[in-house]
Amino acid sequence: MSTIVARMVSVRSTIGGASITAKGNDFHHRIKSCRSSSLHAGSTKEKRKMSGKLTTEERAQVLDPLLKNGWSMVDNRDAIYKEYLFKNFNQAFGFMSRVALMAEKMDHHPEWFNVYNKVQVTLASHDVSGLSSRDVKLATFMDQASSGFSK
Ligand SMILES: C[C@H](O)[C@H](O)[C@H]1CNC2=NC(N)=NC(=O)C2=N1
Repeated sequence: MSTIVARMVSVRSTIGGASITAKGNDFHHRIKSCRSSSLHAGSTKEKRKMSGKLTTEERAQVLDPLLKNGWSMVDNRDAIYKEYLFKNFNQAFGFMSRVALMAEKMDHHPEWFNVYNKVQVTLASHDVSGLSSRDVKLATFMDQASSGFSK
């Protein structure tokens, strides 16, 4: 048992510690370069870098379903817009709270306006000055979330 524990500690210190052997260093470097390659998107930051402006082909595939479901293109801007109407303020704000938690998790936030039972939403990716897959993901989430609140 004590042998196993000792081995685990020594492997750990080889990877994460300061006294890294040539072999260990190379391994560490490869792990690092793999994590920052486009094949690996573990963190929110890495995912963000991969999600550039939607191409024409992607738009036909992923935007059309949203445009058929109440979303519209904003005039003179690469962004989408939708107005949600709920039964009352509680339902509207419940919806907004649910979306807010997801927006924070994604580090991707809507432009929105609320009066009583109305929530007007504009989605765009500010870092690419236009639409990215993050907007499609958030729009799809909003549509699903809205079905859980009274109209
Ligand atoms: C620093 C932080 O990651 C950025 O400002 C995030 C926050 N939320 C965001 N939301 C949207 N819609 N677009 C962004 O580019 C964006 N960037």
